Amino acid sequence: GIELGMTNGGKTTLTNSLQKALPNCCIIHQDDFFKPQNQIAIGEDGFKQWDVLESLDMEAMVSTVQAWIRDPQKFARAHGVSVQPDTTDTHVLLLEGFLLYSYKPLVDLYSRRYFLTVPYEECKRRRSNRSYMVPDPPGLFDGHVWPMYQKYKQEMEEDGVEVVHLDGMKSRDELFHQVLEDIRNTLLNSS
Ligand SMILES: Nc1ncnc2c1ncn2[C@@H]1O[C@H](COP(=O)(O)OP(=O)(O)O)[C@@H](O)[C@H]1O
Ligand SMILES: NC(=O)c1ccc[n+]([C@@H]2O[C@H](COP(=O)(O)O)[C@@H](O)[C@H]2O)c1
Ligand SMILES: [Mg+2]
Repeated sequence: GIELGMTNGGKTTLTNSLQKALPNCCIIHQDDFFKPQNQIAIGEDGFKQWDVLESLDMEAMVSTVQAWIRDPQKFARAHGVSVQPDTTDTHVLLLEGFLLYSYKPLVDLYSRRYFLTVPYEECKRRRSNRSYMVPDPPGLFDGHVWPMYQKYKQEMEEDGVEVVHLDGMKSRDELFHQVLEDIRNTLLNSS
């Protein structure tokens, strides 16, 4: 199991390209576990509090991870990942999300943890070009998204969660080759 970092760092882009290059590789996206909009708390700042753990159904995410651990082959087939007959012993799970390392039940399951970051200006620029299912209201980035990111990053550091830092300003291609190489080495060392 693996993965990774901040909003708009390039997590989804990177994991999608890694999946194509790794054997029997499944991805679980944390974004798929957001609670419905009517269950998202509204803060004193007036913003819907999307960027906190309470807005995600993390129990459901853990159950999904456990289903993969129990039977990776079955999980892969159920999720449309074709299982290659000659490599059935190697299975890779990528976990991809912006709040993964703050949730204790998940942290220790990873064999490798990456943290993809870009500077504030770049993050804000990329975010402004995104269209989320629920669009960002004006001021959300500076009022909620960035402060929550800083808070969780600080907690992660205080908890001593060890991560491999990745520079999200590198090209897509460079990141892809760097992490692919690192995962392949991790797989070799664990087999
Ligand atoms: N290495 C990169 N360099 C420049 N832009 C990137 C890079 N990786 C992703 N992007 C762009 O940044 C935006 C956010 O990427 P995405 O993978 O969705 O990030 P995340 O899932 O971390 O929020 C997208 O528009 C994507 O095309
Ligand atoms: N997928 C959704 O239902 C939804 C809704 C509102 C905000 N978001 C945003 O998604 C972000 C996380 O996704 P990325 O890491 O891909 O940017 C969070 O910063 C959150 O504000 C997602
Ligand atoms: Mg994403």
